[in-house]
Amino acid sequence: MLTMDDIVREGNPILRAVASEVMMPPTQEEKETLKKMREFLINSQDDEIAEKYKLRAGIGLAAPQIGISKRMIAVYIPEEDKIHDYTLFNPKVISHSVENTYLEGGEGCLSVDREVPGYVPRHARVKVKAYNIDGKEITLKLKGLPAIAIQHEIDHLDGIMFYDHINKADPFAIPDHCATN
Ligand SMILES: O=C(O)C[C@@H](Cc1ccccc1)[C@H](O)SCc1ccccc1
Ligand code: NI
Repeated sequence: MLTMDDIVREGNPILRAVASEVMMPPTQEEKETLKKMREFLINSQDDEIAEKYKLRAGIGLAAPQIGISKRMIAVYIPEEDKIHDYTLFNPKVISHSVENTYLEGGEGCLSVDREVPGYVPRHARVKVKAYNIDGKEITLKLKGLPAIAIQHEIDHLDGIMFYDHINKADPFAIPDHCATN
C-alpha cells in the first residue's frame, strides 16, 4: 500500500514537469498504479488506517506525486448520495463555466508540508474528457468539490501547484466571476 513515504514533496522537480500522456490501452502496471492511488485515498479517509499509517487525508492524487511523471489521477470523494470515484488516464478539461469558485478555507496539497493561505480560483463547473481504468474514453461533468479536486489534480500533471493561482498582491481577494453566496 502507498504511504506518505511515497509522496513526493515540493522542491522535487517532478512536481514542476509536464507529465507524459499514457498510451492506450494502459499496461497492467499502469492500471495497478492507478488502483494503488485510489486505495491510498480510501485508506487516508479511514480514521483507523490513517492513524495507524499516519496518512494525511486526501480526496485526490496525481501520479507525479508518487514520482511517476504520467498523466494519471485518482479522485475519491464520498458525498451523501454518491461517491465521486474516478481513476483516470489523460484527463483534459474540454469546456468550463465562465463562473469561478474557490474554497473558503483555501487549498492544501499532500506534496506541500506547509499552510499557504489564500483563495485558489477554480472553474465552478468543468467538462472533462479522459480514459477510465480499462482504457475506455469517458466524459465527466463536475461541479462543487469534485470539480475543484479534479482541477487541482490535472494541474499536477502540468507542473502547476495550487498556490500558483493565489493572488500575490491580495491572497484573499474574491476571484473574478465568482457567484455571490
Ligand atoms: O495533494 C493533492 O493533490 C490532494 C489534495 C487535493 C485537493 C486539495 C484542495 C482541494 C481539493 C483537492 C488534498 O489531499 S485533498 C485534502 C482535502 C480534503 C478534503 C477537502 C479538501 C482537501
Ligand atoms: Ni496537490
